[in-house]
Amino acid sequence: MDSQSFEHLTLIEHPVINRDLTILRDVNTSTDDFRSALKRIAIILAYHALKELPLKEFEVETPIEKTTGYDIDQDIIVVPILRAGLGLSDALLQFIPDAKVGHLGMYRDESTHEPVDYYSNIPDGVEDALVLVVDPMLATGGSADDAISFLKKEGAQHLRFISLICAPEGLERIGSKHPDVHTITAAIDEKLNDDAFIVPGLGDAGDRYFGTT
Ligand SMILES: O=P(O)(O)OC[C@H]1O[C@H](OP(=O)(O)OP(=O)(O)O)[C@H](O)[C@@H]1O
Ligand SMILES: O=c1cc[nH]c(=O)[nH]1
Ligand SMILES: [Mg+2]
Repeated sequence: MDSQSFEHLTLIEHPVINRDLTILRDVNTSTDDFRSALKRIAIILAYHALKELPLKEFEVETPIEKTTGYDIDQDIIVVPILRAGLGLSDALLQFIPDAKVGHLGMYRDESTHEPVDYYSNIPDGVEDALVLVVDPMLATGGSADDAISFLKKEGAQHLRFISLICAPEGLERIGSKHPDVHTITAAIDEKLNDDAFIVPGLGDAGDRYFGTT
């Protein structure tokens, strides 16, 4: 198992993902186990999201001789959509410790299901950086669409969206409104229910990650 690539989408497949998604979906999983499982999947998603980064060469001296060394030749800005996005962003920072981090705070209105923005703090340099927008849940796609549109208005030109579970409705929305933004995900679920929750999904990712209700 590895991954399947479609036009705007990469679906990552890995036995650890299957096992950990089951832990995340299980309504009886504790907050502690939920966090651990999400962190493990986040590492696999981060590995794939960073696979094609450009490198620059330089000379490095080992204790034996000079040889060619490499550094990542791309500024990176990680943008978690608060709150649940914070469950994915640390994994990216473990691989790219010098990445800048922007924050976008938004919650879905319970009756309209539309995102409500409450915070934004985006670092300088968004125009040239690879901007990795992270949020575990893509349901209607309203939050991701808002976040991506906002970042484009700020000047972002190279964006990727990293998610844990996507609904077909959200993928359709992001694929048609932002065809330049590639999505990396661990699961494509069946549909949305009448409350715009992903089915089968895992419930409210933010609440389960932070132990709120
Ligand atoms: O695709 P959408 O229909 O917009 O739904 C997805 C959004 O809903 C969740 O956030 P939520 O509003 O629950 O906020 P939280 O992370 O603070 O719990 C999730 O983390 C996404 O941001
Ligand atoms: O299923 C869903 C939909 C939106 N937000 C979540 O956290 N879960
Ligand atoms: Mg939530």
